[in-house]
Amino acid sequence: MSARLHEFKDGAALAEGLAERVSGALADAVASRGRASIAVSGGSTPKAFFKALSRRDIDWGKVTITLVDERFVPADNPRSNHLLVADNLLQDRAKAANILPLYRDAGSAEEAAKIVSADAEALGHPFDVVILGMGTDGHTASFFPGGSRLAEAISAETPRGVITMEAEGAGEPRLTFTFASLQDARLLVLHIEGQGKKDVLAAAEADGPETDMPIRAILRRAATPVDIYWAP
Ligand SMILES: O=C1O[C@H](COP(=O)(O)O)[C@@H](O)[C@H](O)[C@H]1O
Repeated sequence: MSARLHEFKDGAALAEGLAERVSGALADAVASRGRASIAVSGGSTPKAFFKALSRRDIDWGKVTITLVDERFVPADNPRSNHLLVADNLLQDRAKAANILPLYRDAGSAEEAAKIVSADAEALGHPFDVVILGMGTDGHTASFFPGGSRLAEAISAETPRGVITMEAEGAGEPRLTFTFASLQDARLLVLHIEGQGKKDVLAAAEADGPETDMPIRAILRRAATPVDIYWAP
């Protein structure tokens, strides 16, 4: 599936451009279906975009925000993706949004995954918006090279929902939405910044196994063409 590249002069311009696009998609979803859903990534890249999006004037009370993936850590842990979203996106006008957390105090990551998968059904599908990031190892969501359940996570046969993942270099056990849940979002964005990530993207666009660079599963097989947002 072909991807479209949107280039910006810097991260600030990208944050505003992406916030404009995403807020438009969320507003359209609310106008057509009365509600909207968005799954966002964690990591270091999305902070400025989250702040820009939080200021947009849309009907946030009808929007549910969830995470593409999460570490199995409580929301007050500095490594929590939920904490990043709470501090940067659930602010300003977006304070009125609903949040569906992936972490649950459920005794195990497996148990948390079952609970979240059931809760996520209530959002309906597909997601209106999915914002993916990408690590320099070619991972996206928690689809890590060498991940304990990578084949299952990126298989088109694996149902929608959240599964667990462990991988060297991932730190804590992870929770991640499956490929099936993410690939058909009405708006599917890959947000990357810096020349290093652009080089990784070029490598991912070349031939090679998806298991070496799991972002390939999205670039090659997503039902929705990927919009790539990049700034130096
Ligand atoms: O582990 C993760 O990393 C990726 C990329 O993060 P970045 O710091 O390089 O922007 C992120 O997309 C994913 O959600 C996160 O859990």
